[in-house]
Amino acid sequence: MNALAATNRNFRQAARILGLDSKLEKSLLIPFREIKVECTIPKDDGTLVSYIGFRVQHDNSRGPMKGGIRYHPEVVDLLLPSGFAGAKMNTHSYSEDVDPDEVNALAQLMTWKTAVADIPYGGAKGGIGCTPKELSISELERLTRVFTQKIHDLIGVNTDVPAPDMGTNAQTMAWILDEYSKFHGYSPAVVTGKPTDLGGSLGREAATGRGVVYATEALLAEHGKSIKGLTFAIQGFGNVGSWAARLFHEKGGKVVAVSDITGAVRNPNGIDIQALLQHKDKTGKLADFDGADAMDSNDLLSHECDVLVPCALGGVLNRENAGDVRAKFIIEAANHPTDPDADEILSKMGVVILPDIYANAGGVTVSYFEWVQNIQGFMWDEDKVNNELKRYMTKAFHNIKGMCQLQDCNLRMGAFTLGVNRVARATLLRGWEA
Ligand SMILES: NC(=O)C1=CN([C@@H]2O[C@H](COP(=O)(O)OP(=O)(O)OC[C@H]3O[C@@H](n4cnc5c(N)ncnc54)[C@H](O)[C@@H]3O)[C@@H](O)[C@H]2O)C=CC1
Ligand SMILES: O=C(O)CCC(=O)C(=O)O
Repeated sequence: MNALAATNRNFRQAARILGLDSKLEKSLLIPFREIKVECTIPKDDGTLVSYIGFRVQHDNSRGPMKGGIRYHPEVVDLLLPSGFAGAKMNTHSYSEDVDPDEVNALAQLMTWKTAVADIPYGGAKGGIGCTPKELSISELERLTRVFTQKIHDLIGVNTDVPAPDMGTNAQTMAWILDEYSKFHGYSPAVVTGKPTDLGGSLGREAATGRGVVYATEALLAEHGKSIKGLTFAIQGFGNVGSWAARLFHEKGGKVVAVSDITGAVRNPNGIDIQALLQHKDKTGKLADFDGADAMDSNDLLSHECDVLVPCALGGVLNRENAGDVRAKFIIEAANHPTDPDADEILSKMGVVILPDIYANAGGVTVSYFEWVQNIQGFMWDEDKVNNELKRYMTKAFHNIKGMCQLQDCNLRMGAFTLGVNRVARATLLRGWEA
């Protein structure tokens, strides 16, 4: 099932549980605005190449829209609005084999996520269909600047505030900040996840992974367990996966398997994550690491472990492979890693799933702290950021559990009903229901 069908299904189930009026349900589902822009840049060899960029702004009833910018070849499949599938520009633009229904899923998830975290934002997501590893730094900079020129009048401190996601980082945010500021004056709060030298928050880089760990602690405590001594398998070793792995390891968890796009490694006695990070920094890959054996990355999701943590792409757990999962807990650090068919299979197997709109909300929560610091012109120290993050994650977990008890539902529906209810209330209070 594609990302949007899956997200809509979860939303509709939540709307049914909450008894939402059908007009309100429809209005909450339809995105506020979809932006598609063409970005043409000269490559380093002088040839011109065009890319397609998107920003989908889903909802702003609770505050400025918020969400990451993803640079990935499949971003187009995820964000392409219907009607654009026929217009193919060149090999770097998008595939014609696109399901228009994919549009908006990631932006919609941001709306429910910011509401679950109870931060005063709506939801948005964007990206460019490109393969960042195939571009030089100067090509990436040109591409980011052209993208910003095309969308600068539709984003803003109180309108829509981008942040990093797959394939982008603090440097990408610095370029957006600089380009946006040429049009609007110096505006550090227009993006979050930027370098600390430009007003980025201490702790933002680690925040999604750290939030994943706080969320896992809250869940395990409910089951009378703790991270220490449990085994973890982690898919993806980028920003989120590597920070989650590092912090699980620091707290006494045994990370027994890790994969990324380059391959996978395993060690039943636990991988030394600091050593693996150094190896990856030096060689650019996980393979040939002395402290672990190579394994087939296709086996990562079915690896023997207590806790499975998908930290890469969406839709990785589906009806074909869900039955092979051996973990007791799944922590959705990636966005929409589990499709509804897999959800059903896993729940029958007794696997407990901590849903993405809560589990990975640590990133956007610290983005909110960064935005607040920029607006106040006052920097917090890292302990304050991490303590506040823990407070927000723990409170959100208890709010979700409250909904689960009230509605007699699982954690995913607990999170969806919590988020959708908050957005619906704000929408009605603002008088937008008609
Ligand atoms: N960066 C952030 O603050 C947040 C990210 N997320 C989500 O977390 C996930 C990961 O994001 P980041 O870590 O920021 O991206 P990243 O670009 O830093 O890392 C992505 C990782 O996934 C790996 N990967 C890609 N394809 C793979 C495959 N087929 N099998 C195994 N590994 C594969 C890459 O090699 C890389 O290690 C995404 O779903 C993103 O939307 C969610 C909330 C916030
Ligand atoms: O930090 C942010 O604003 C957005 C993070 C994001 O894209 C996500 O939570 O999926």
